[in-house]
Amino acid sequence: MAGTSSESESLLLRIRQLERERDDLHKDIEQLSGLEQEIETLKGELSAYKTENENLQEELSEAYRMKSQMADLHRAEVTKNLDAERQLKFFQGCIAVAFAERDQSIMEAEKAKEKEDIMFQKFNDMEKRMEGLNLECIEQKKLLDQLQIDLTKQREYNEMFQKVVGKFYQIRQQSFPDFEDESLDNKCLRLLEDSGDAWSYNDKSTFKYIVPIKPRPVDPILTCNLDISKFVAQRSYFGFSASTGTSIELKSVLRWNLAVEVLPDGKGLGIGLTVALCIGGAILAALLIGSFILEFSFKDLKRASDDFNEKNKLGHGGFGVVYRGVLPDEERTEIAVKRFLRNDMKSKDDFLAELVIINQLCHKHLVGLYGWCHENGSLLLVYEYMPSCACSNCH
Ligand SMILES: Nc1ncnc2c1ncn2[C@@H]1O[C@H](COP(=O)(O)OP(=O)(O)OP(=O)(O)O)[C@@H](O)[C@H]1O
Repeated sequence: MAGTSSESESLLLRIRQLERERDDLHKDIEQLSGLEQEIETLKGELSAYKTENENLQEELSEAYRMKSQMADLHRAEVTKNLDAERQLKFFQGCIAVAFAERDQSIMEAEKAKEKEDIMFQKFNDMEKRMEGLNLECIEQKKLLDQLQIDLTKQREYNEMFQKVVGKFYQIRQQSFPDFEDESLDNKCLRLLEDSGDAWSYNDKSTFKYIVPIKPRPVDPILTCNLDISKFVAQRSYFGFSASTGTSIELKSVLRWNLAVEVLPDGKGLGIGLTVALCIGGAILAALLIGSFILEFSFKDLKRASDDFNEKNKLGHGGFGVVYRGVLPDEERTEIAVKRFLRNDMKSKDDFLAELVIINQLCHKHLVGLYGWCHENGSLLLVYEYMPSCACSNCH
């Protein structure tokens, strides 16, 4: 009996052990089936992974292909970049040169602008000068025209003068057979050397023209105060006429005098107008008729020039000395007094020539003649004073 219980116990133990093993196996089987499922799942996953792997492989090879394409592109781009860089450097160089050239051009443009400004200024100056010269030209043209007119007049006077000289020379030839036909200059010289005394009633050639006259009486033979304003116009001309019937005679006016108290243009110098000639003949008198030059008294001219003071001396010409003076009129008119140095016949001729010629010429470039004086053996001409007169030919 004891043996049977131990065997049962060992069997029980064995059974229990087997049951435990069975349980363990069950567990293992459960675990196995779980593992199998897991394996199936893993297989599925694996095949999915494979597929995915294949896809990835494809993608990878695509990516490699793309990478190599990108590398190609990159290389091409790098090459391009290098070219571009070279070009950039080249262009940078060009730009630097262009900037330098631009700066140079700007500097040159500024210089050119300065030059242009200077040229413009010069051009303006030149234009102004041209305008001035044009005006001067016009003035000169006018002056020339006036001088042409004066010249024509002068020629006419010359012709007249030649005829007069010729006539006088012819008359004198009757008394002096040695008066041959000469040049005009020589004729003039001979006539000028011909003394005035030779022109007398006793002379063969001049007696026809000269009537012996008694010395001038101290008292006038006829004197009468006449107010001629009732008979003559404000502006009138004066002249002489004489008649001796049918015979022809040369009448010589030795002196005439005219006093006008009111000057027509209101230019009263406080001295009154007196024109008197005591040296020349009728021709000279006729040339002065109608002019408005004044006879000045020596006293007035002496006072005006401060007794011909050396400090008033303006200059010295061929005939005499010129002094500055001031007239005692309201405007304190400034004058230039030319005092003829010699008092011989030649000087008188010069005096009369200047008086007659200047009196006939009226031009803005010629200094105006105010009047004259012949007193105490002095011959004087009175001119308008020219403050800036430095030329020797202002008359
Ligand atoms: N009206 C004037 N106003 C200012 N100065 C004058 C005037 N007239 C003459 N003068 C001055 O006196 C100087 C002498 O003048 P004047 O007329 O006597 O001689 P000229 O003209 O030089 O020569 P010529 O005797 O041959 O006429 C001139 O050079 C000038 O300086």
